Amino acid sequence: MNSKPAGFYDAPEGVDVRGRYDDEFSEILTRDALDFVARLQREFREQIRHSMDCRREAQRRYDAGELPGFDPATRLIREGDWVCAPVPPPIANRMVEITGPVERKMVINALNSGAKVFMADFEDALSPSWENLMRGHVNLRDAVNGTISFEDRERNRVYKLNQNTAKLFVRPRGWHLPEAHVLVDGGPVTGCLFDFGLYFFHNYAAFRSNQGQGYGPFFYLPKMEHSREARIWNNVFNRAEQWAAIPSGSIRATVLIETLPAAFQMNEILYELRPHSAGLNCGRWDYIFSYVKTLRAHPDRLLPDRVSVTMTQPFMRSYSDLLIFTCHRRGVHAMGGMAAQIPIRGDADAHASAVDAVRRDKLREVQAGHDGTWAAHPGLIADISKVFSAGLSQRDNLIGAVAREDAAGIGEDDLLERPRGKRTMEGLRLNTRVGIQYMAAWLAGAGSVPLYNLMEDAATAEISRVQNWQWIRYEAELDGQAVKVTVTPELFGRVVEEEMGRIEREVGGEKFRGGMYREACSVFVRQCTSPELDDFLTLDAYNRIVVHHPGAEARL
Ligand SMILES: CC(=O)SCCNC(=O)CCNC(=O)[C@H](O)C(C)(C)COP(=O)(O)OP(=O)(O)OC[C@H]1O[C@@H](n2cnc3c(N)ncnc32)[C@H](O)[C@@H]1OP(=O)(O)O
Ligand SMILES: O=CC(=O)O
Ligand SMILES: [Mg+2]
Repeated sequence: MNSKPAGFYDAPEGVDVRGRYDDEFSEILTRDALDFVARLQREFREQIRHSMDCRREAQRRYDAGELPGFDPATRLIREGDWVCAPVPPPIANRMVEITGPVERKMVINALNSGAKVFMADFEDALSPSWENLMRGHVNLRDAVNGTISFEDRERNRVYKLNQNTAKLFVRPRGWHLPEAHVLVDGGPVTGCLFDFGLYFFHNYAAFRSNQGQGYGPFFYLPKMEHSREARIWNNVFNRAEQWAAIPSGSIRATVLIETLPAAFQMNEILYELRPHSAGLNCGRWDYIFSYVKTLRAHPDRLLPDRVSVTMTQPFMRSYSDLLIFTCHRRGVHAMGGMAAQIPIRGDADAHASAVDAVRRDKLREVQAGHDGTWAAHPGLIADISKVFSAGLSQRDNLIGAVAREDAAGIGEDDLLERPRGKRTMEGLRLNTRVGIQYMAAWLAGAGSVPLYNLMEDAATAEISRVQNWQWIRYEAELDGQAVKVTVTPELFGRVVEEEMGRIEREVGGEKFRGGMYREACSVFVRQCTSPELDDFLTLDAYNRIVVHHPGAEARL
């Protein structure tokens, strides 16, 4: 019997839902689903807390001058001959994967895009407001059930799923992000356990029969720094499989190697997840961010302009080559990353050169031995598929075909090699312009946006933020100036003022005044100039999008 009063969620003992009530959301936030999430939270919260403490401890060592490296204690894992569980047939071919936020129309477009996989994102591409998260869960449930549709009244267009759709992977948030709208025993539930738990609870059965051919569901796991974090995920998966009474190893997950410490832990991460692994992915944008963050106390490691930190920088190439070698040795996919270019309307030449840049990036990836790659936009799928299917030449993947033994010797120095390039005033300006506009979009509810013809999301914006912080902190000298110019708080202050003026001119006065630009500017400037580098742009900003109902104190 349901005894909940109208307009309130039916929460089990110890669970307090503070997000806005909505009848549709209550189909997701059922008592049983909340109970499942709460069980995960209670079982794993201490391990998560310990892992976050270990991250801070490792960072203290890097701040004291140490560099990340391979762990001598796990040498036997790196040298051993083990492999991961065999690749499930439905995801043998992952040549092109589209990614995007869990927004209704985009979910349909992504599933219909012709990509092999759609990674539905609760992380970099989503601003995790209550509304976005809960609508995202409704959308994914309808997508897995095959009933999702969307009506665009203005354009008189109805969106429905095609006969053949991409396989769905879901990326929950990173371990560091809390979900402040749901408390378990008085504390916020861990964001990723909330995302994973609700999605798994509602979709595992339908997914396995509609999409997974008896396997699944499938996940992407972001922003890990150590194999102990992968071990927690493996245990979460075991627990979920036991609860659902599905075979062990049903759930599969691809881990993004997108932090500098994790690059030294690829084997260990795969080892921990070996019954559940679906390989690794080069999360290049967060990786660049993490390079700066991890080495924030090392003034000899200043990044050049963001635009010149590409995959052809030796440290980035080494990381991708080592990932391919490691994955193929362990029998799993080595996925490539995201080129930031997107189709450009109204300028044929610029469009052609953007598509060409994507093609070159993908050609480099498949020639290096990546089994598949990411696309940011449906308009790029055909071009990317062409490059990858030529590179795979009739095979589903390159796992057994390309060993990359030549990468076996990639060492600590290779992974840490200093990026080369110029630091310019335009780099500082662009970081500032992009960082503020991205933050304004995020605060207003959009986690991925086109800016200056590139895709921007939380990971790319992080680079802008930490690079500014690093240049200010160490008074970086700018190249190409007639007189010596160093980046000081005063110079940055002037740049912010001028770039805010430019943003206002570019977006127009009305949009500027109606938008979140000033608030975004204050968040961004504080973070770029604070004496201690904030761990994540989105952690502090999250407090600004938490809305408790009815009327409770919103800050964490
Ligand atoms: C660093 C990382 O983590 S990368 C992974 C996380 N980041 C992402 O996933 C970003 C994914 N990409 C996007 O969000 C979008 O492509 C953006 C925001 C960059 C650009 O989006 P838009 O401005 O809407 O592009 P545009 O106007 O060209 O879109 C044309 C159509 O394609 C759709 N579309 C664009 N990108 C996507 C996508 N990734 N998935 C599904 N549909 C998409 C639009 O919804 C639109 O559909 P419609 O014609 O039916 O209305
Ligand atoms: O998540 C992907 C990245 O590049 O960051
Ligand atoms: Mg990322």
